[in-house]
Amino acid sequence: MTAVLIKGAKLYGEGDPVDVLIEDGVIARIGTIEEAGAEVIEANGQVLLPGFVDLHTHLREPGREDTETIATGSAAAALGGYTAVFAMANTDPVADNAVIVEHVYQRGQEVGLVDVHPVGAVTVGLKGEKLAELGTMAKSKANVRVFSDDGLCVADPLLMRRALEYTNALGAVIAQHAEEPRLTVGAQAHEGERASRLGYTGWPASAEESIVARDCLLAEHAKARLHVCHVSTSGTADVLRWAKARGTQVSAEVTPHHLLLTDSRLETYDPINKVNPPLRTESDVEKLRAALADGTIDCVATDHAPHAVQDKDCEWSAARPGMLGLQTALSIVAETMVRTGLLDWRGVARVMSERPAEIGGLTDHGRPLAEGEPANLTLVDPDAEWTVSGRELASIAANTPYEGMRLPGVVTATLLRGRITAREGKIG
Ligand SMILES: NC(=O)N[C@@H](CC(=O)O)C(=O)O
Ligand SMILES: [Zn+2]
Ligand SMILES: [Zn+2]
Repeated sequence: MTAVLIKGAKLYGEGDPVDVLIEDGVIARIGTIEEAGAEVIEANGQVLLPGFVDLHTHLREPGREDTETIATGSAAAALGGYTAVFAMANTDPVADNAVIVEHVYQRGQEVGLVDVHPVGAVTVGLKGEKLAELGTMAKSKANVRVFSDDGLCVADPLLMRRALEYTNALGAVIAQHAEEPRLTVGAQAHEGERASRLGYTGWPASAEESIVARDCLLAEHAKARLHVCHVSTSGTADVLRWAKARGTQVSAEVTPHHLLLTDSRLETYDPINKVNPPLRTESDVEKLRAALADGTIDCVATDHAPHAVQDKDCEWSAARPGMLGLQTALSIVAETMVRTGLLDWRGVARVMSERPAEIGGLTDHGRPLAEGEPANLTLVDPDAEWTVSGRELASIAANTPYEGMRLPGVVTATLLRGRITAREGKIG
């Protein structure tokens, strides 16, 4: 493998620019380096970060390869600065057994652009009735360490309690899609003044918060770990703060879209903005940003959810919820957290790489930028801007809510174990 020399990068955006030599998949040397024969990346003072890790990606393979495949989703991930993604289990067939999770893992390795770690389903067929074979998935070649019925909530408290106890024994974590189904029957949008005026059935904040509170208590009593998917309300942040203060082993993620967009988007009637959980209020957005900055919310996860044109470009109530996220995540974080002064680039490394790697149990991602560490890296031009175009994204689907928006922060290079997987907007 040829060596790569990154010339003049600011590690975590701090201090004077340094050169970083990468050999045999690891960071060999950091300093002032001349190396004949190495492939050179001129960083010109750009920000070098550990490669991003996404705890929440929908890759749609198997089942909906018309919207995304492991190959196209991996390309989108690499271009977005990711070196590892966790692929959710709500595929068709569902990833609720060793055969499927091993296939997803293997296919990810064949594609080779990003490590794809399959999430295993908690219940058979995501039906919420009986536990899937968590142990066999954990012991399979896919080494599953995150289990989730995402798309659906593990609503039955007895089942959730058993799942927590079981995953605890496996050293794994349950990622809960917190939505009390009895409170969201027919729900279409955030329950509030806007939804009522526009005639949409409301999705109340309490449907999320009541499950998060319940699950924190279940996890605490089971001495197990819980991860909360896509936190969307300020009340959930309050519950998490309370639970963490009690010592509950709970972690949480927020999506880029919940850090930027609000239910004011409903006014357009455009289902591109339909997502689960729904876009909330300005005040929620503000409090979610603060909770991410102070560590109450541990990390950013994309909930990248590709959908076909016919499933999005239709009447609101018939449209599927979800939006693309992998290639825009860094820019939305730059816009909402860095430009606002809430996070510096070291903070971005924490919420987009280090914490998600820890939560997902990855030992070779989210590592320090130091000699001897695996060269899973992302180079970001913090001053550059770009304009989002759904058609130009690597995903097959094009459902981005940021169409036409000018955003700060451009990923200029991504390296997976020392191999360039993306450079200047092209797959490496
Ligand atoms: N977020 C969404 O709106 N949709 C996700 C499911 C989910 O994350 O709940 C999907 O699979 O499309
Ligand atoms: Zn979900
Ligand atoms: Zn999801």
